[in-house]
Amino acid sequence: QVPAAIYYIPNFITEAEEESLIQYVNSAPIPKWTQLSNRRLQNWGGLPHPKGMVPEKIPEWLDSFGQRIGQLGVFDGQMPNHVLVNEYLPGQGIMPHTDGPLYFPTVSTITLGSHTLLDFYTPLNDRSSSFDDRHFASFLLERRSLVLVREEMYSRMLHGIKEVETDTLCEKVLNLDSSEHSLGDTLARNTRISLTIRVVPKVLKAKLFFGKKK
Ligand SMILES: O=C(O)CCC(=O)C(=O)O
Ligand SMILES: [Fe+2]
Repeated sequence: QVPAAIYYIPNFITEAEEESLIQYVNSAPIPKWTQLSNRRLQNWGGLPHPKGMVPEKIPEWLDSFGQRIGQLGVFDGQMPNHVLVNEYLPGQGIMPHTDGPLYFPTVSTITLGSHTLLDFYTPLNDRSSSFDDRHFASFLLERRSLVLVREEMYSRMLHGIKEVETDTLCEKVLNLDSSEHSLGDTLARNTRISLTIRVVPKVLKAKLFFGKKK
């Protein structure tokens, strides 16, 4: 029902894996978090840059999930080298945007702790400028699920998460059949952590280590 392509896989990870991932995310040192106005985030793997990313090692607790997804072949055989961890409290979200050209045009996202609705918008055109008019589809991301956003849905359409505390499932939510919920349900949000796992194709040499190795 939408342009290519969205894949939604419920229960991609187990409850034990979810719990362990949440604990690792929450035990990162405070300076690892960047506080934005409506979410906070951890950046792993290096800072993507037009001239190339200086790669940094992704810790094993996180990288193992990236490897699992990469081995499915979703990045054309490449292994992911970048993860953004986002944390949203109920009422927080992210403005409609595209992820831009620094990434391979597939993003994979594991959802922890709470569901959310990921909303999609057509690009700005002459007929309409309001986000309400441009909102053409949503996907219910349940905890422990994996979602892949690729091709036109990645490159041309915008995605965002509304800043609300509850979600009522309407006709725009296109994956209710593969979820545990039904049309008309109202779901209260909890704290959600998303792992957005990507490939940054342009990479520079790893950071050199100066000084004595212990
Ligand atoms: O939290 C999410 O699922 C979406 C995050 C997102 O769009 C981004 O980090 O670019
Ligand atoms: Fe995004």
